[in-house]
Amino acid sequence: MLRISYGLARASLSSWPSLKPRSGPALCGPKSRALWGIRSSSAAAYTTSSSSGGKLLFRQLFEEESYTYTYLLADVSHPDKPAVLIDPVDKTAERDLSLVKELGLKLIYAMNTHVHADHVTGTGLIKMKVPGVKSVISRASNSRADHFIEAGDKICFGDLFLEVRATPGHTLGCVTYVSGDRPGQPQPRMAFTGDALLIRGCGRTDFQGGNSLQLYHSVHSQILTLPKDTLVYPGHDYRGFSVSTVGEEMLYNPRLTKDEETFKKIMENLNLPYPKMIDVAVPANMVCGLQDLSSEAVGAASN
Ligand SMILES: N[C@@H](CCC(=O)N[C@@H](CSS)C(=O)NCC(=O)O)C(=O)O
Repeated sequence: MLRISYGLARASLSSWPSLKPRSGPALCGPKSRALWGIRSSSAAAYTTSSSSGGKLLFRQLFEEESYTYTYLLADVSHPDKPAVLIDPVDKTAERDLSLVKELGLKLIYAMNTHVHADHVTGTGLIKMKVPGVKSVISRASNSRADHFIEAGDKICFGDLFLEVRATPGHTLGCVTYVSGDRPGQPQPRMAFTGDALLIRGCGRTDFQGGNSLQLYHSVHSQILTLPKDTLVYPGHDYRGFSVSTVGEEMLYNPRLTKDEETFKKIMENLNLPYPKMIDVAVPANMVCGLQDLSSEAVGAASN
C-alpha cells in the first residue's frame, strides 16, 4: 500500500541469511520534483524514474570523540534541495543543522546504518529541532524510527537515491547505503558502510548480535561485489583515513582478504575494550536517541 507520496521505495522483503538485494521497481518518484515517501513492490504503477538524475552535494563530517563520520548528501539540482544525513551524532547535531541551513538544503531523512554502541545518534535531536525530518533505520535493528528499511529498498531525495543492502555481522541490523546504479546517479558509486567495512578493517563482532562469519559473508557478498571504483565511506576511522575504494579493500584489507576461518580467528582475538559509552548509547539509540525527552515529547517527535 502506498503510504506517502515519494521517497523510500520498497523493493521487497528480505532477511538474513539471504543478503542478496532484490531489484525492485524503478524508483525515485516521478520526475515532477518529488521529495520522499514509501512505495511497496505491489505499487507497480510507481515505476517512473528520472533518466537525468540529480546533482549531488556531498559532505563528510567528523565527530572527534567517537571518531564517527556523518555524511550529508543532497540533490542540489532539485528546487527544494532535499538532503539526507547518514549517522548523525548528538554532539554534532547542531553543527550539522547549521551547515544544512547555510547551504539552503531541506533535510528530509536522518538515517542510521545501525544501532551504535559508542555514541548517541543525533536523529532524535534533529527531529526535535527540524519538524518534518523522518528517522530511518533497518527493521532488523528492532529499534524505534519513523521508517524501517530492508534490503532492496531505495531511499530517494530529489532525483537521487540510495539503495539499501543488508550487511549484518557487526550488529544484526547493520545496513550499507549505496548510491544508485542508474544513469544520472553519481559516478563512481558510493557505499556508506557504517561499521560493516572500515578502511583496512571492519566492525567488531563481540556484542549486539555480532557474528564474524555473518560479517564476512555480508561484506563479501554485498560490498566487495560492487564495482572496484566504488568509494567506500566508513562509519568510523581511527587512523586519519577518510575514504577508500572497493578495489583497494579487496587488495589490502588485512582482515577481509583472508579466508573465513582465519577471519573468524582474527575477530575472536581483537581483544578490544568495550566502547566507553555502550551502556548509555545502546538503550538511547534503540529509541532513536530520544531517551532524555518526556514521553509526550517523544510522541511529538515521532509524528
Ligand atoms: N574505543 C572506542 C570504541 C572503539 C570500537 O570498539 N569501535 C568499534 C566501532 S564503534 S562500536 C569497532 O568495531 N572497532 C573495530 C576495530 O577494529 O577497531 C570507544 O570507547 O568508544
